[in-house]
Amino acid sequence: MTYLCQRLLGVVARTLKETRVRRPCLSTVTPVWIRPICSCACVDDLLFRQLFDNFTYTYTYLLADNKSKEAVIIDPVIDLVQRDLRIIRDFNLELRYALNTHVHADHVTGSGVLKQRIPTCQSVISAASEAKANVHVGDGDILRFGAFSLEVRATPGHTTGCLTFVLHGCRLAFTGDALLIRGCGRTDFPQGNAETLYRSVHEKIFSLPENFMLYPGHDYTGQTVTTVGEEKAMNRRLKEDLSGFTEIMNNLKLPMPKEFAKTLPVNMECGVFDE
Ligand SMILES: N[C@@H](CCC(=O)N[C@@H](CSS)C(=O)NCC(=O)O)C(=O)O
Ligand SMILES: [Fe+2]
Repeated sequence: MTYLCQRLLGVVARTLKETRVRRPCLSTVTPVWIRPICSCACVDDLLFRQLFDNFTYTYTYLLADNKSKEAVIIDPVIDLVQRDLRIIRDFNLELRYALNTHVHADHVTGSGVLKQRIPTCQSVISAASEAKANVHVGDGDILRFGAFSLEVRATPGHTTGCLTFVLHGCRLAFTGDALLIRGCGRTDFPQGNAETLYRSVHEKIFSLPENFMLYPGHDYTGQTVTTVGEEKAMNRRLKEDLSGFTEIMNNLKLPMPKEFAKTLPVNMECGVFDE
């Protein structure tokens, strides 16, 4: 009898233990890969700077190959070109491309002025945007700087020509306004489309491995970076199904960017009217 009781207690204890282990903890979220950017050789050679515009909450990214000194800049802001030029000069970089994730509606791109100031620099935007630039790219294209390659992914929905740039070896992606941290670009501009954006994010960004670091075009809440896993688990808009997402996006009721009417036409001309 004692033996049977002990066996029974053992089974109950084991079951409780297993239940405790298996039961999901409410405060647990999908684990975030916190090791620094990458374990491949390239990380030592990558110079990476995240720069911020306090006025429009825009992130600009400078990426360079430390060995060859070739560099690209993503989403430069015209008012901060002097800052960017100083950093480029300080590191003795050769700027190859000034990339635009899209035709911005809230600030003027610095890519037109940068290419005027730096002869090696070519401005880049998507062909789908129909905006002026030296180089027009589309889904699947590759942009090289030194030993590094950025894959171009078309992620329309916020605008028709929105792009995401992926630096595979270093597990980084630059999402522009397609995906913001715990949010996404608005879809109420003339070229916006909630369904298109939903498919873009799920097919072109959430299809990356969960440990990819995602760097957005803006942040209005003081956050700097996220991951694919984090956004899949915690992005309240994009965790919804398509109809839930569309419902949210159609009811954001955001005020139009202050400079909307002025910025769009000049950004269609690469940020400078007198090219
Ligand atoms: N209040 C700002 C404009 C904020 C805004 O509309 N941001 C855009 C990205 S810049 S085109 C956006 O898509 N926001 C989405 C969101 O959920 O915030 C201003 O006055 O400039
Ligand atoms: Fe935008």
